Amino acid sequence: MSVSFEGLGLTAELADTMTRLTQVGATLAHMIARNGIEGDLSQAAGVNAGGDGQKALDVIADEAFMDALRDSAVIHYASEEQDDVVDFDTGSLALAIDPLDGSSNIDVNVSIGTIFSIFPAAETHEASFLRPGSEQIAGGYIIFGPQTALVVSFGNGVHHWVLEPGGDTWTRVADPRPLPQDTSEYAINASNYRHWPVPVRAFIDDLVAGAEGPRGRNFNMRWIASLVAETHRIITRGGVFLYPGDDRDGYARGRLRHVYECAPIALLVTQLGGGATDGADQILSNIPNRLHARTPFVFGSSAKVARVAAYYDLPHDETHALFNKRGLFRS
Ligand SMILES: O=P(O)(O)OC[C@H]1O[C@](O)(COP(=O)(O)O)[C@@H](O)[C@@H]1O
Ligand SMILES: [Mg+2]
Ligand SMILES: [Mg+2]
Repeated sequence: MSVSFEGLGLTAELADTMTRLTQVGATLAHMIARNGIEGDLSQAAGVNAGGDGQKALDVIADEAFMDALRDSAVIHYASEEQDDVVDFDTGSLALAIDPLDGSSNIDVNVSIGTIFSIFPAAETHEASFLRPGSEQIAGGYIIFGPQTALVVSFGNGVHHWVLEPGGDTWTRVADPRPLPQDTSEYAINASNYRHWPVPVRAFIDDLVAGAEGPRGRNFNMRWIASLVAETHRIITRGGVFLYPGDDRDGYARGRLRHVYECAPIALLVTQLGGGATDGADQILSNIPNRLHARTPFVFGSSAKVARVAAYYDLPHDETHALFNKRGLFRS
């Protein structure tokens, strides 16, 4: 196994924790590549803390990360797949993880990932995790796709490693470039259109109207249903992602979890000069009220994220008026 974090100013504890994450990442990458040859990683396996159905790989990944971190510098381990924080014996770090993101894509051979967030540990579970994401000392993801890659920020830029196919060597490649300020590509699950709040509908209507609409140009849409894959695309070529709250049962605050999904992605994107909000407020400044709290999430190219906030800022009757008077937000 080889990976190097040299030159990035990491403490020995953080470098060791990152090394363990990459070890599990390599193991999972090989397992995922063999899906179907030995067993079915997408088999139903139970229900997690958030009420989501778990797949076999959700549980395997959670157990693999937990085992690998048990005797590490991590003392508090919080996972999407566990109701409560798990305490290890000693350590100075608190780690929150979405062990397997994009579970609905396991069986269809589309990119999935692992998202992680690391804080200095505090006295209590609440103090370790219910805090602003700006206090993260590391946040990032491993993507399992045509390439397995690690993308992480330690608070000073964003760095990128690629796993040798079939091996366990991670090679550092060029850091991602700053996000383009504007973009012509957006990502949202449009099947929920009728459930969205008015500002989101107005924003998307204007994009869909394309060259004939108020924006006077065409936009492209992507929806992979893997937050990690969506983030990797946006980090690579720009774009804006929205998972707003909506009026379906249980979706008032959207679908994505603040602590182990949105905060680490927000760290990456803002380090690259992009924006990350809940529609209005900065994700990195918001404080979640519980470990599995959801949050509406808008991130990506800064001009687009600001534009979404501008739609939210309008008084309700004016947003409605936008449906008739599109000139207001012409770019
Ligand atoms: O199926 P939907 O509603 O489009 O939601 C897709 C979103 O849900 C997620 O799959 C949630 O993550 P998990 O797979 O870790 O539960 C995101 O990766 C993705 O952005
Ligand atoms: Mg997820
Ligand atoms: Mg998950």
